[in-house]
Amino acid sequence: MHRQDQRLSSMKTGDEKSNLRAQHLLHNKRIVQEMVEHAGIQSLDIVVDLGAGKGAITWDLAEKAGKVVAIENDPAYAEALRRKSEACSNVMIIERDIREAYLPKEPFHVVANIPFFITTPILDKLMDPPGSSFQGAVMLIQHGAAKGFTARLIRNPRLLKWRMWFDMELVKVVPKHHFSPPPSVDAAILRIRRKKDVTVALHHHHAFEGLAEYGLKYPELPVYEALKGIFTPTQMKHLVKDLRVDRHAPICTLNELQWGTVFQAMLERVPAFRWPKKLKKNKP
Ligand SMILES: C[S@@+](CC[C@H](N)C(=O)[O-])C[C@H]1O[C@@H](n2cnc3c(N)ncnc32)[C@H](O)[C@@H]1O
Repeated sequence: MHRQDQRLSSMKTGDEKSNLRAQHLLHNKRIVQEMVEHAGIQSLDIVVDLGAGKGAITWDLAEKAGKVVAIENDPAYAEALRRKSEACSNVMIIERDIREAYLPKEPFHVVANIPFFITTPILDKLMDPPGSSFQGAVMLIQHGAAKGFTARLIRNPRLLKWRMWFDMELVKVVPKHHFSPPPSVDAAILRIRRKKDVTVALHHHHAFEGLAEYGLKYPELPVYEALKGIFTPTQMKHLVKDLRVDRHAPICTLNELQWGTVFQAMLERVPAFRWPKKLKKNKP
């Protein structure tokens, strides 16, 4: 398995034996303020704090946003948050597992220091399907994961799917000593923003997922080899020209714009019965 894939899948399982809830509380006020600033929260915005802990981020958000939804599954933390929220009419506490919690139906943002071990399920919940009301996020995640999500080469179909509709940017590294207790690795601020211009329409997301899974099954394969089951040799010739790539270039070197071109070519030139189908439920 390639490192990017390992990173994505290892986050599903979690391995923090001594701190099962990943309670690494942020104790640097400046970083909280920076995160809120990066998120550009306005007075009418709905913001969700995923894994609110003792509220290190929650109360700063409450000062800026129209409404804050704080999700936390530790009963003691949730109780303390509830008590404090009695004085804050715009804060709602939800004591629940993030993975099972309902997210707002209205457009919302996320600002959070999330439990690292469920990073992939959280990102999937926010960005899949891409047409949900999620607008963007500023979140602390493991530095290694942030590097993987923002890497130039895209080897993982799930990551490709997220990045077709959302820009992901590593804003800065946050060393582990800013948390207590410190996690085993440094963190980073990851900013996610819904793309203004998309190359694949939202309603095509299932068809795109089929293409992404098929095309990236062997990410190091040359473009022509990886896609030859979809396009005829003539179609492939045109496609490689449109993509402006060497047909021998590994498919993982295609960027989001080029994947948009591949998808468009499939839509226009390939009969639907030949489109690759989504193989498996791609949920964590
Ligand atoms: C990294 S801490 C961040 C706490 C706080 N936001 C801060 O920055 O200080 C992650 C928080 O998520 C909570 N948590 C862990 N797993 C969770 C889950 N599955 N659902 C909801 N909360 C969870 C932990 O109890 C912890 O409070």
